[in-house]
This record gives sequence, structure tokens and C-alpha cells, in this order.
Amino acid sequence: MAQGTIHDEIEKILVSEEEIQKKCKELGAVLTEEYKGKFPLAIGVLKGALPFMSDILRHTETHLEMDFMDVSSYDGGTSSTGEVKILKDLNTKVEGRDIIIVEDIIDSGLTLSYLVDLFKYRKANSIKIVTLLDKPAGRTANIKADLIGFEVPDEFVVGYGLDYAEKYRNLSYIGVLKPEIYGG
Ligand SMILES: O=P(O)(O)OC[C@H]1O[C@H](OP(=O)(O)OP(=O)(O)O)[C@H](O)[C@@H]1O
Ligand code: HPA
Repeated sequence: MAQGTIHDEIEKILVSEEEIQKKCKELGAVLTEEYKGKFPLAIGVLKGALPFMSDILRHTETHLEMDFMDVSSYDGGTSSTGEVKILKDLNTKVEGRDIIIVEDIIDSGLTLSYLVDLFKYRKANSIKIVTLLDKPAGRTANIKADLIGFEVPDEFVVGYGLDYAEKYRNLSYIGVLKPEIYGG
């Protein structure tokens, strides 16, 4: 990796670009099987899920519709505020639809449990959760994903959609920042 770039700010890589791409292919094939003959609504949770949504759905070989919701509970920091705010709602009706929620990470689980309750209330026919990362040690809400890419340890991770203070989303891998980056 080139010196003098954002890569210098990464202490270690937890999941490489190659591992992520291989997993997107595998998970896409699972979705292809599960939604054969159906027309699911894939909902990406902005902004973090954007790279994963793009990569996994390119390997999902069935008709599907895409929409996005922007919810936020981290306010740029490293711990959840505990309050989920809708910043942008869907343009699509959820009633009667088979929903695939695409997330980058389940940490406390608050974001997803809020969304699952919302889509149940809006009368979805079925709801499946697909997440690239699962951080079980962070969990406070009782929620599990149906499809998980990788389990990560109890550390704040960045890259491939995941940010710290809105930065690092453009890395092609998942890593942990050097401690001095949080210093100031
Ligand atoms: O399980 P939780 O503890 O709720 O954490 C997971 C959520 O937190 C992050 O989003 P954030 O609110 O930071 O918004 P962002 O995707 O725009 O960065 C992440 O992208 C998930 O959506
Ligand atoms: O570990 C994390 N990194 C970035 N964003 C997050 N949102 C929840 N957990 C995380």
C-alpha cells in the first residue's frame, strides 16, 4: 500500500479486499437461490451499506428492486447514542413485499431492531437481514442477522462503508485505526 496515504492511519487489516469480494459472491449466490421467482425489495441502510449493497447485489441473479433509507445513531463518534433517527425514508411501499435489509455492521443492534419493527408495522411479507459484519460483543438489542459475512471482535472498525468522523468509508478493506487517530 502506498505510503503517505490514508492507509498509513490503519493499525491492522481485519478483513481484506479479496476476502470481502469472495464473500459477496457467496452471499449473492445464496440470495439468488432464496429469491428465485420472487421480486424482493433490497433496502440499503445509508451510508455505511453502500459498497456492500453494490457488491452483493451484483452477484444476486434474480429480479429485485432497490431502495435506501438513511438512519443514524452514531453522530460521528464510536458509540451509539441509543436513539435512531430517520434522515431519509423509503420511496417504496413495504406492504406485502419481501424485504432484504442490507447492512454493513450489526453492533448494538439498535439500528436493525428499529428497522425490523418499522417494516413489520408497515406490513412486510417477509424480512431478511444481510450484514457484512457482525460484532456480537456490542449487542444490547435482541437481534440476529440471517446472513453474515464476517464476525469482528469488540473493536471500532472502519473501511468499506464504515466511517470514523465520516472518513475511511472509501477503503476497500476493513481495518482498525491507529489509536492516535482518535486523539485529536
Ligand atoms: O447495531 P448498531 O449499534 O445500531 O450499529 C450499526 C449501524 O451503525 C452505523 O451506522 P451510523 O448510524 O453510524 O450511520 P452511517 O451508516 O451513515 O455511518 C452502521 O452503518 C449501522 O447502520
Ligand atoms: O465498529 C464500527 N465502526 C464504524 N461504524 C460503526 N457503527 C457501529 N459500529 C461501528
